[in-house]
Amino acid sequence: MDYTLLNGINSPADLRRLPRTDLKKVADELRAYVLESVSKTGGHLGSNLGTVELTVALHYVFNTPEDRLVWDVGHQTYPHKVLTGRRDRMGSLRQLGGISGFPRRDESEYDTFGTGHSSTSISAAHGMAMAAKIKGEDRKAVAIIGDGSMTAGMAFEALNNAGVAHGGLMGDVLVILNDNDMSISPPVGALNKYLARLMSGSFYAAAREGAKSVLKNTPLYEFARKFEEHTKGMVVPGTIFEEFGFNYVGPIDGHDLDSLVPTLENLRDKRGPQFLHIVTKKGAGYKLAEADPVKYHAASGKFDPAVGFVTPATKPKTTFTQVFGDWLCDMAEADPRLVGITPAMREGSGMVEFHKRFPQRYHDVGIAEQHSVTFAAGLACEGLKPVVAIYSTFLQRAYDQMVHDVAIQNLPVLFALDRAGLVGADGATHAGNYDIAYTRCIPNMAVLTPADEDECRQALYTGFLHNGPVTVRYPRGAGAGVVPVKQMTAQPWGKGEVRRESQSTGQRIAVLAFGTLLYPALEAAERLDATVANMRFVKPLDAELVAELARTHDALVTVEDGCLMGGAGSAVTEALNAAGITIPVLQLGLPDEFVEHGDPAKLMSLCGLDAAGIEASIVKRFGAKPTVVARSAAR
Ligand SMILES: Cc1ncc(C[n+]2csc(CCOP(=O)(O)OP(=O)(O)O)c2C)c(N)n1
Ligand SMILES: CC(=O)[C@@H](O)[C@H](O)COP(=O)(O)O
Ligand SMILES: [Mg+2]
Repeated sequence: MDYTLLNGINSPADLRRLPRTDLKKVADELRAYVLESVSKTGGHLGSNLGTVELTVALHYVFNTPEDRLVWDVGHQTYPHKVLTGRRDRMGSLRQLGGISGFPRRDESEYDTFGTGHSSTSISAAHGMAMAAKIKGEDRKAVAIIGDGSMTAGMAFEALNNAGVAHGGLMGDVLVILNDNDMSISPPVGALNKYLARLMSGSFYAAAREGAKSVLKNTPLYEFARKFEEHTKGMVVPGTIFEEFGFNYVGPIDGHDLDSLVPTLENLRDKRGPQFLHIVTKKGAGYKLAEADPVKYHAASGKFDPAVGFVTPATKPKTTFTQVFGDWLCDMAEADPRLVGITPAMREGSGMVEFHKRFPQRYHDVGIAEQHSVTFAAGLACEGLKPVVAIYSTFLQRAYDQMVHDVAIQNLPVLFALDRAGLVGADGATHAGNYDIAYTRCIPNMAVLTPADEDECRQALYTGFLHNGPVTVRYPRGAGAGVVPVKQMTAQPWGKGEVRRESQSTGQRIAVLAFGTLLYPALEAAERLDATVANMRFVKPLDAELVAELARTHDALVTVEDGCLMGGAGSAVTEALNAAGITIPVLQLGLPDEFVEHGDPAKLMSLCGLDAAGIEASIVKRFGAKPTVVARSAAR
């Protein structure tokens, strides 16, 4: 594919200088470029291919960046990034120092709002629209939100607010619903059925057919007028969006520039809240992705577009996600009370098999994390045992529900937190850095940090047996490769274990490891001849073990793949203080800053949380051969 037109577009202004009749070729080149680029770097695919025409039309019609575009989730913004001066940087996508996979205000003025978590775009765009009104600036704010992202309550909170005037001021916000009838998994919920009815109605079919007949070969100057007449004549079904105060237009074909451009031009010039419903195909233009939009939601790495995603020749290591999925099925087999819940992350959370085998106990509630937690609380009130499978970062959205609906009532809800710690390519918006700190401070909540795949299985079982709220956290990807034992055994509640005893006759250091950092800690300890404890629980913490280690060592070190502030290390120092024990404690964990996207191992090394980093920190704090420190009388 030649990129003749694309290579001449270094900003939307360049695009807007092209004749309207060139836009189709721009879109074709853009689609080919995005596919070629993602095939080299990996990253999100289906959503990007599905928004090529929309992106071209938006930057052609609106005066970006003065007119604001807010992309919901932002995983569909690679075409936007190519058209806004980052074409030649796409090779660095999601790599350390490279461009982000999501819009970032600090990356480009065209990225008007940082996204990554879904369903925030309407709120942000409404804010921008109202700001323009308050400041007397004439600009549009456009939110582009997918049908999956529309299932989150926050989207409707925003519609409810944006659809009415405030102090006589009405924001000029345009919401574009990009309806491809897909989330990551097939879509769920009543809204999806409602949108399907809108699309199946006679209006959309007639609009599509009519547009082709009325508008083909229409001279440009008559174009918009005829299209307006054509669609105005249609009986558009009353929609929920109009009930929220929006002028609803659509559904229209989101791949047809002959529909998109004049419609956007019309809507650009209208005042007040506007709502455009477009219909697209996830993966459009790439047959393999069109045929399997779930599989082609994202590419984990390089692939040959001619062949598509292939199963690697060597069997990849078992991931924590797979360990969870296997455990969930085994536990469901053993206990009919188990109900599995996911907020729209069936594949990512490893629940495909569970869905197949236990369809009546499987609930994908859509992108509705808050609802997923309180739904689980309701189930637990009735004696069932809900397991909420959720990414650490996405659980942040349901914090009040964890406290108010689950913990205060001390309900037996098990939170299986995947993607705990740094996640790598998705960067700061998706990092699960805070869950130890934000869960351990909740009364009644237990927090388990398994060190490897077998411990993960056993910790899930241990947590499931507990009659109260429990969080079990584990990282993205594979661990130390400890094959899970089929037999499920309850771990001693609140107890850790010593994995390595220092033989040093001089300075004795004890490293208290939480989670998968046990293994780099063991590696560092070999070189330092330090003791290593696998703590297993942040809460209840094994305070006896902490005190014993303090009594028999001269310094303690805590390591965790979570934020330092309020993390497991803080729990250890709190326990020492409570016991009146004074001993030097070095706490190692994630820093008080957002860690950018990149290779996870590299990022952990940069944070000093690989074996070399742990060793270096210990040597730096306590010396090469640490000298004996003053022992406190209280031991
Ligand atoms: C709060 C939150 N929950 C879950 C996700 C994970 N996620 C990313 S994209 C996506 C599906 C979005 O569907 P849709 O908005 O229709 O966009 P499409 O992928 O179809 O283009 C989900 C669930 C997220 N980014 N944010
Ligand atoms: C855009 C989004 O939020 C999801 O697609 C997310 O990127 C999935 O993350 P994993 O690749 O870790 O499942
Ligand atoms: Mg969708």
